[in-house]
Amino acid sequence: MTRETLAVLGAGAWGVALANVAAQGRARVPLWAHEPAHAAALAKDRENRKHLPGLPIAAAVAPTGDLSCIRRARIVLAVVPAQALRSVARAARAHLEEGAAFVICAKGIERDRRHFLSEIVAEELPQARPAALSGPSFAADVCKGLPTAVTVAAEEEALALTLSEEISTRTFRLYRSTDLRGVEIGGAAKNVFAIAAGMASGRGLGASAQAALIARSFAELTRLGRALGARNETLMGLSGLGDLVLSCGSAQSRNFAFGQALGQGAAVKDASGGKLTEGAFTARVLVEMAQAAGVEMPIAEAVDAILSARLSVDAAIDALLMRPLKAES
Ligand SMILES: NC(=O)c1ccc[n+]([C@@H]2O[C@H](COP(=O)([O-])OP(=O)(O)OC[C@H]3O[C@@H](n4cnc5c(N)ncnc54)[C@H](O)[C@@H]3O)[C@@H](O)[C@H]2O)c1
Ligand SMILES: O=P(O)(O)OC[C@H](O)CO
Repeated sequence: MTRETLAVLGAGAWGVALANVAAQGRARVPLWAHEPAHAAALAKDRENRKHLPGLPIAAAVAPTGDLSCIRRARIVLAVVPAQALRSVARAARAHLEEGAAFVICAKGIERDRRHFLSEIVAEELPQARPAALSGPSFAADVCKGLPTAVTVAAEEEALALTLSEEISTRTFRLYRSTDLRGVEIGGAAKNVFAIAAGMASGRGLGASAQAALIARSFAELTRLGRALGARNETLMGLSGLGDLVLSCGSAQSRNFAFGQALGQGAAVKDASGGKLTEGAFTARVLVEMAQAAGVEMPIAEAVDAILSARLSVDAAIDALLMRPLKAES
């Protein structure tokens, strides 16, 4: 079977992992990096030394600094940080083919304009068919060929089906959905809750508290998701509960590790160690969206308050423990 032409925008850990997946069954997969020097280093080293040391880039992957590499692609995977998506989509507009699938693989919400990433695509790339790929998946696991399952969502059912067939491999399995908004909400929110789980771990609150935090985070995610039109099966699925469990339970998650460092006393400005922590960009906008929808999200609010220096980690824990007792919901 000949696979559809595919290109990847963004050459960090996740971009490289997805390009490697897409290279299975394709002769050439362009991989765009926004810094030409980074593209040149990837082409020379055949690995992303900073983000995925020791994990090779597949032979069919062609790193480039030229955005016109997407010209003939019927599928474009957008794997840049969430806050960079608008500028990259705007620059891609002149090159993207009419009717090409534009698959959002970042997890976040646009902070300045309070837009979901699919709304950015609709505004900046009117010729695109938008989709999102999200779920429990660490780039290094995917590069090692370890089994992974994620969701691919598009409002057009036929597109979701095509993408699941075009991107899946034996070890990277895509389940399809038409609940694009539900998938986006899960991916964005889990990063904020992973920071909270990391803080609890860093503060040494114990395994019982960790489990309680995940369950109550899921309650918050479900409340917000339902208010914004997400479906129950999406929130319960790979991109919701699945990714929440992964990211709240492993220091391999950069968001969890960031929270852990905060819990151990690191300053907000130092805690990420220079790594991308999408939850730090999402916390405020998530809380604003929840407030606008009349949804209570005390854990997300606590994370936002800590990151904005309005509360210390200990004061936030006290505030959560002092909340009035209520029925479980
Ligand atoms: N790493 C994972 O395991 C993983 C898994 C699933 C989803 N994601 C999501 O994928 C997205 C990218 O994460 P990552 O892990 O590849 O991050 P990363 O830090 O490894 O790489 C980010 C890349 O984006 C590039 N970049 C930075 N600013 C840019 C800009 N303005 N325009 C274009 N490119 C820019 C950087 O040069 C870097 O190559 C995030 O939203 C993340 O949540 C990551
Ligand atoms: O390292 P994180 O916290 O960005 O998480 C990576 C993936 O989103 C996990 O599914």
